[in-house]
Amino acid sequence: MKSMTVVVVGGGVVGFSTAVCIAEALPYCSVTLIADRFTPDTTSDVAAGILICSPFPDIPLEQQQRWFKETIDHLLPIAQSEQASEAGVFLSSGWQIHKELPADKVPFWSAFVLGFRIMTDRELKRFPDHKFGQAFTTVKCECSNYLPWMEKRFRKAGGQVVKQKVNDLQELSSQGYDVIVNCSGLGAKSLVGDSQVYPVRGQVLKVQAPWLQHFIRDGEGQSYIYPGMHSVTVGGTRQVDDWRLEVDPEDSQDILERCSSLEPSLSRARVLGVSVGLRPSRKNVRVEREMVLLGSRQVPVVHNYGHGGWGVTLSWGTALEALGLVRKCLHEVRPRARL
Ligand SMILES: Cc1cc2nc3c(=O)[nH]c(=O)nc-3n(C[C@H](O)[C@H](O)[C@H](O)COP(=O)(O)OP(=O)(O)OC[C@H]3O[C@@H](n4cnc5c(N)ncnc54)[C@H](O)[C@@H]3O)c2cc1C
Ligand SMILES: O=C([O-])CC(=O)C(=O)O
Repeated sequence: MKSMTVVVVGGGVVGFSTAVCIAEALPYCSVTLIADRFTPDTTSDVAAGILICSPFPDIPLEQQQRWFKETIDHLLPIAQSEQASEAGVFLSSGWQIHKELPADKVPFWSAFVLGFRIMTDRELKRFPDHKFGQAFTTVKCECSNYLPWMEKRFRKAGGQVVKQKVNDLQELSSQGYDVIVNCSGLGAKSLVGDSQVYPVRGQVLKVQAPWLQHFIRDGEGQSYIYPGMHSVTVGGTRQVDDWRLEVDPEDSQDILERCSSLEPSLSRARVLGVSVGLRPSRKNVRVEREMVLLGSRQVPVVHNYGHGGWGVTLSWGTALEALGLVRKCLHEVRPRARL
């Protein structure tokens, strides 16, 4: 008998990771995931899905290191298992190159990727405009495969999935859920009235270039080339407060020029498609709980949104953090429950 009920709003990589974490760890809970968009129509589907990130300014670095480590430690065994291709998770090796010496020659996540090292002068020769580089192997998690795989895993753990827009948290409170978990990404702007969330538009192309085996990421990710399972993702753009979801042909042209200057053979690659996503950006990702008065009830709400360009990278780590907060809420709602 499931004695408690949790609802997770959000069908992207953050929502499914959080829902799976809760459903698998708390078998006494009935977990429902509600979203108005699912794969292939989420921002997560547009992500290249490479595990790399920059730090949020006001969150302790140790906590961000833990989120990165927990995510890569969760994905590495999947990448090395027979489930890898169904889940869309695999290892990816390559280079992050810089025209100027970066502030952090060794990024905060360097110990968690595999084989991190500074590039040699010999390796840098093929990038004559760049004077410094880092070589490593990380994980690439392609959400168009990963999300359906996670949904299966969620249903196997007893989870239920509902396609519906939530206009107000009050709607969920009146359905009697014990805890509400908000993984609505950019949707949090209207769902919980968070004016700190804003879009950072990203456009990427998928091209056919099976000869490319290594990723190349320029500087802080202005331009990148990520070989994937079926195609190579080339990008990108970072247009702040730009809500346009339609493809901009000038952006495509600019991306192809920038990426071809890093890898000249790309000018011969066939373009298979172009997509646009709006990163759910926020100065600091929000992973916290609060009590919200909904009608006559004080309802515990756990927030997990605002991952910007790093939602895949931090997905499992922040989901585990949210799980810890859900546990605390449930203890307060039903102190004697076996959790
Ligand atoms: C071009 C591009 C490249 C990227 N590359 C990478 C990368 O290589 N690595 C990386 O880590 N990240 C990358 N990102 C960032 C990544 O895509 C995001 O951080 C991540 O997808 C955020 O996941 P999410 O689940 O929070 O949001 P989303 O995927 O946007 O999901 C939000 C969900 O909430 C639902 N929702 C919202 N409001 C409501 C509501 N009111 N009612 C019901 N449902 C609601 C939506 O329907 C959706 O299901 C990239 C992004 C872009 C645009
Ligand atoms: O920066 C990258 O390499 C890819 C990414 O996360 C993004 O475009 O948001």
